[in-house]
Amino acid sequence: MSGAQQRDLWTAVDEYAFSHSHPTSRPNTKALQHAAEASKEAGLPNIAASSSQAKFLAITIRALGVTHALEIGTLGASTAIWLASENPQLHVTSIEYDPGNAEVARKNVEFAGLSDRVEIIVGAGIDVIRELKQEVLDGKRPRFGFFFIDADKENNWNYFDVAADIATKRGLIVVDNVVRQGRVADASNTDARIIGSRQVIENAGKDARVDSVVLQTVGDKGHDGWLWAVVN
Ligand SMILES: C[S@@+](CC[C@H](N)C(=O)[O-])C[C@H]1O[C@@H](n2cnc3c(N)ncnc32)[C@H](O)[C@@H]1O
Repeated sequence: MSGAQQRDLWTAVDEYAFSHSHPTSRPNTKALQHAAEASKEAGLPNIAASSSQAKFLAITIRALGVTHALEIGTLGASTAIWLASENPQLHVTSIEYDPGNAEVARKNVEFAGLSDRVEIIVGAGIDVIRELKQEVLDGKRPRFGFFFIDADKENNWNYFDVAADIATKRGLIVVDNVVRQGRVADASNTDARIIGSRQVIENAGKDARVDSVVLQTVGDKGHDGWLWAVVN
Protein backbone atom coordinates (compact mmCIF):
# COMPACT_ATOMS: atom_id res chain seq x y z
CA MET A 1 0.00 0.00 0.00
CA SER A 2 1.38 3.43 -0.93
CA GLY A 3 1.74 6.21 1.64
CA ALA A 4 -1.22 8.06 0.08
CA GLN A 5 -3.40 4.92 0.23
CA GLN A 6 -2.45 4.38 3.86
CA ARG A 7 -3.38 7.95 4.71
CA ASP A 8 -6.73 7.63 2.88
CA LEU A 9 -7.47 4.49 4.90
CA TRP A 10 -6.62 6.16 8.22
CA THR A 11 -8.82 9.13 7.27
CA ALA A 12 -11.70 6.84 6.27
CA VAL A 13 -11.52 5.03 9.64
CA ASP A 14 -11.43 8.35 11.51
CA GLU A 15 -14.44 9.64 9.57
CA TYR A 16 -16.43 6.42 10.02
CA ALA A 17 -15.68 6.03 13.73
CA PHE A 18 -16.05 9.69 14.64
CA SER A 19 -19.41 10.01 12.87
CA HIS A 20 -20.75 7.24 15.13
CA SER A 21 -18.96 8.03 18.40
CA HIS A 22 -19.77 11.74 18.11
CA PRO A 23 -22.99 12.11 16.06
CA THR A 24 -23.93 15.63 14.95
CA SER A 25 -26.76 15.63 17.51
CA ARG A 26 -24.16 16.18 20.28
CA PRO A 27 -24.53 19.58 21.99
CA ASN A 28 -21.05 20.85 21.06
CA THR A 29 -21.23 20.06 17.32
CA LYS A 30 -22.35 23.54 16.26
CA ALA A 31 -19.61 25.29 18.25
CA LEU A 32 -16.92 22.96 16.93
CA GLN A 33 -18.05 23.26 13.33
CA HIS A 34 -18.21 27.04 13.71
CA ALA A 35 -14.68 27.14 15.13
CA ALA A 36 -13.35 25.05 12.24
CA GLU A 37 -15.08 27.20 9.60
CA ALA A 38 -14.19 30.55 11.18
CA SER A 39 -10.54 29.47 11.61
CA LYS A 40 -10.36 28.40 7.97
CA GLU A 41 -11.97 31.65 6.79
CA ALA A 42 -9.45 33.63 8.84
CA GLY A 43 -6.62 31.79 7.09
CA LEU A 44 -5.40 29.77 10.10
CA PRO A 45 -3.47 26.63 9.10
CA ASN A 46 -5.12 23.21 9.38
CA ILE A 47 -2.89 22.02 12.23
CA ALA A 48 -5.31 21.58 15.14
CA ALA A 49 -5.51 18.17 16.80
CA SER A 50 -7.98 15.91 14.99
CA SER A 51 -11.52 15.67 16.35
CA SER A 52 -10.92 12.11 17.57
CA GLN A 53 -7.71 13.10 19.32
CA ALA A 54 -9.24 16.20 20.92
CA LYS A 55 -12.23 14.21 22.14
CA PHE A 56 -9.90 11.54 23.51
CA LEU A 57 -8.12 14.20 25.56
CA ALA A 58 -11.45 15.66 26.67
CA ILE A 59 -12.89 12.39 27.93
CA THR A 60 -9.60 11.53 29.62
CA ILE A 61 -9.89 14.79 31.53
CA ARG A 62 -13.44 13.87 32.51
CA ALA A 63 -12.38 10.42 33.70
CA LEU A 64 -9.65 11.99 35.83
CA GLY A 65 -11.92 14.76 37.16
CA VAL A 66 -9.45 17.50 36.17
CA THR A 67 -10.61 21.04 37.04
CA HIS A 68 -7.77 23.17 35.57
CA ALA A 69 -6.04 22.57 32.24
CA LEU A 70 -3.21 24.47 30.54
CA GLU A 71 -2.71 24.40 26.79
CA ILE A 72 0.32 25.90 25.05
CA GLY A 73 -0.63 26.78 21.48
CA THR A 74 -4.27 27.86 21.08
CA LEU A 75 -4.56 28.38 17.30
CA GLY A 76 -8.35 28.84 16.73
CA ALA A 77 -9.25 27.21 20.09
CA SER A 78 -10.52 23.99 18.55
CA THR A 79 -9.01 21.75 21.22
CA ALA A 80 -9.74 24.27 24.01
CA ILE A 81 -13.42 24.19 22.99
CA TRP A 82 -13.37 20.40 22.93
CA LEU A 83 -11.90 20.22 26.42
CA ALA A 84 -14.24 22.80 27.97
CA SER A 85 -17.42 21.75 26.18
CA GLU A 86 -17.01 18.11 27.22
CA ASN A 87 -16.15 19.06 30.81
CA PRO A 88 -18.48 21.44 32.65
CA GLN A 89 -16.13 21.32 35.69
CA LEU A 90 -13.09 22.45 33.69
CA HIS A 91 -11.29 25.80 33.39
CA VAL A 92 -8.93 25.98 30.43
CA THR A 93 -6.02 28.42 30.21
CA SER A 94 -4.50 28.56 26.74
CA ILE A 95 -1.39 30.46 25.63
CA GLU A 96 -1.04 31.80 22.09
CA TYR A 97 1.85 33.79 20.64
CA ASP A 98 0.05 35.18 17.58
CA PRO A 99 -2.44 37.95 18.48
CA GLY A 100 -4.38 37.32 15.23
CA ASN A 101 -4.87 33.65 16.10
CA ALA A 102 -5.85 34.62 19.64
CA GLU A 103 -8.50 37.01 18.32
CA VAL A 104 -10.03 34.27 16.14
CA ALA A 105 -9.84 31.88 19.10
CA ARG A 106 -11.57 34.33 21.45
CA LYS A 107 -14.44 34.80 19.01
CA ASN A 108 -14.77 31.03 18.58
CA VAL A 109 -14.83 30.55 22.35
CA GLU A 110 -17.43 33.29 22.68
CA PHE A 111 -19.61 31.66 20.00
CA ALA A 112 -19.34 28.40 21.94
CA GLY A 113 -20.56 30.17 25.09
CA LEU A 114 -17.38 29.23 26.95
CA SER A 115 -15.75 32.63 27.60
CA ASP A 116 -16.24 32.21 31.35
CA ARG A 117 -14.19 28.96 31.38
CA VAL A 118 -11.62 29.41 28.59
CA GLU A 119 -8.95 32.01 29.25
CA ILE A 120 -6.64 32.90 26.34
CA ILE A 121 -3.35 34.58 27.22
CA VAL A 122 -1.37 36.21 24.40
CA GLY A 123 2.40 35.93 24.67
CA ALA A 124 5.44 33.74 24.16
CA GLY A 125 4.65 30.40 25.74
CA ILE A 126 7.85 30.14 27.72
CA ASP A 127 7.45 33.61 29.27
CA VAL A 128 3.79 33.08 30.09
CA ILE A 129 4.21 29.61 31.59
CA ARG A 130 6.98 30.94 33.86
CA GLU A 131 4.64 33.74 35.00
CA LEU A 132 1.90 31.17 35.62
CA LYS A 133 4.37 29.10 37.63
CA GLN A 134 5.05 32.07 39.87
CA GLU A 135 1.29 32.64 40.31
CA VAL A 136 0.81 28.99 41.24
CA LEU A 137 3.71 29.07 43.71
CA ASP A 138 2.33 32.33 45.19
CA GLY A 139 -1.03 30.64 45.69
CA LYS A 140 -2.76 32.97 43.22
CA ARG A 141 -3.70 30.14 40.86
CA PRO A 142 -4.50 26.48 41.42
CA ARG A 143 -2.20 23.77 40.12
CA PHE A 144 -3.09 22.29 36.74
CA GLY A 145 -4.26 18.69 36.39
CA PHE A 146 -3.74 18.53 32.63
CA PHE A 147 -1.32 20.09 30.13
CA PHE A 148 -1.43 20.00 26.35
CA ILE A 149 1.89 21.17 24.92
CA ASP A 150 1.30 21.99 21.26
CA ALA A 151 3.27 25.07 20.19
CA ASP A 152 6.91 25.72 19.21
CA LYS A 153 8.38 22.23 19.33
CA GLU A 154 11.88 23.50 20.09
CA ASN A 155 10.62 24.45 23.56
CA ASN A 156 8.89 21.14 24.31
CA TRP A 157 11.23 20.27 27.14
CA ASN A 158 11.19 23.80 28.62
CA TYR A 159 7.38 23.70 28.78
CA PHE A 160 7.38 20.19 30.17
CA ASP A 161 9.93 21.08 32.83
CA VAL A 162 7.77 23.93 34.16
CA ALA A 163 4.56 21.90 33.79
CA ALA A 164 5.92 19.14 36.03
CA ASP A 165 6.51 21.77 38.73
CA ILE A 166 2.97 23.19 38.65
CA ALA A 167 0.99 20.01 38.12
CA THR A 168 -1.31 18.43 40.64
CA LYS A 169 -0.32 15.03 42.02
CA ARG A 170 -1.14 12.54 39.26
CA GLY A 171 -1.50 15.43 36.81
CA LEU A 172 -1.18 14.49 33.14
CA ILE A 173 1.19 16.14 30.65
CA VAL A 174 0.62 15.48 26.94
CA VAL A 175 3.10 16.68 24.32
CA ASP A 176 1.74 16.61 20.76
CA ASN A 177 3.55 15.69 17.53
CA VAL A 178 6.62 13.99 18.98
CA VAL A 179 6.81 11.20 16.36
CA ARG A 180 6.54 13.25 13.14
CA GLN A 181 6.07 10.43 10.60
CA GLY A 182 8.68 8.38 12.45
CA ARG A 183 11.44 10.92 11.91
CA VAL A 184 12.06 11.03 15.68
CA ALA A 185 13.82 7.66 15.36
CA ASP A 186 16.21 8.92 12.67
CA ALA A 187 19.29 9.99 14.63
CA SER A 188 20.69 11.81 11.59
CA ASN A 189 17.71 14.18 11.42
CA THR A 190 18.69 17.60 12.73
CA ASP A 191 15.38 19.44 12.24
CA ALA A 192 14.91 21.61 15.34
CA ARG A 193 11.41 20.19 15.87
CA ILE A 194 12.76 16.63 15.85
CA ILE A 195 15.49 17.62 18.28
CA GLY A 196 12.72 19.15 20.43
CA SER A 197 10.86 15.81 20.35
CA ARG A 198 13.93 13.80 21.30
CA GLN A 199 14.86 16.18 24.08
CA VAL A 200 11.47 15.92 25.77
CA ILE A 201 11.25 12.13 25.30
CA GLU A 202 14.76 11.52 26.66
CA ASN A 203 14.58 14.03 29.52
CA ALA A 204 11.11 12.94 30.63
CA GLY A 205 12.31 9.34 30.74
CA LYS A 206 15.07 10.28 33.18
CA ASP A 207 12.96 12.66 35.26
CA ALA A 208 12.02 11.34 38.72
CA ARG A 209 9.01 13.72 38.84
CA VAL A 210 7.13 11.78 36.14
CA ASP A 211 6.50 8.43 34.49
CA SER A 212 6.18 8.74 30.69
CA VAL A 213 5.36 6.84 27.51
CA VAL A 214 5.21 7.63 23.79
CA LEU A 215 2.16 6.49 21.88
CA GLN A 216 2.23 6.51 18.06
CA THR A 217 -0.97 7.59 16.33
CA VAL A 218 -2.40 7.35 12.83
CA GLY A 219 -5.51 9.08 11.51
CA ASP A 220 -6.60 11.98 9.38
CA LYS A 221 -3.51 13.89 10.54
CA GLY A 222 -1.21 11.12 9.29
CA HIS A 223 1.39 9.24 11.36
CA ASP A 224 2.49 11.03 14.49
CA GLY A 225 2.40 10.48 18.24
CA TRP A 226 2.04 11.80 21.76
CA LEU A 227 4.26 11.81 24.80
CA TRP A 228 2.12 11.16 27.87
CA ALA A 229 3.45 11.61 31.37
CA VAL A 230 1.84 11.29 34.76
CA VAL A 231 3.26 13.43 37.55
CA ASN A 232 4.18 11.45 40.65
C1 LIG B 1 -0.50 23.27 16.33
S1 LIG B 1 -1.13 24.84 16.70
C2 LIG B 1 -2.13 24.58 18.13
C3 LIG B 1 -3.38 23.79 17.87
C4 LIG B 1 -4.31 23.69 19.05
N1 LIG B 1 -3.62 23.18 20.22
C5 LIG B 1 -5.45 22.75 18.72
O1 LIG B 1 -5.23 21.53 18.74
O2 LIG B 1 -6.55 23.24 18.41
C6 LIG B 1 0.25 25.67 17.36
C7 LIG B 1 -0.05 27.09 17.85
O3 LIG B 1 1.05 27.48 18.68
C8 LIG B 1 1.31 28.84 18.46
N2 LIG B 1 2.68 29.12 18.87
C9 LIG B 1 3.82 28.95 18.16
N3 LIG B 1 4.88 29.34 18.86
C10 LIG B 1 4.42 29.75 20.06
C11 LIG B 1 5.04 30.26 21.22
N4 LIG B 1 6.35 30.44 21.30
N5 LIG B 1 4.25 30.58 22.28
C12 LIG B 1 2.90 30.38 22.22
N6 LIG B 1 2.27 29.93 21.13
C13 LIG B 1 3.02 29.61 20.06
C14 LIG B 1 1.06 29.04 16.97
O4 LIG B 1 0.84 30.41 16.67
C15 LIG B 1 -0.15 28.13 16.74
O5 LIG B 1 -1.33 28.87 16.88
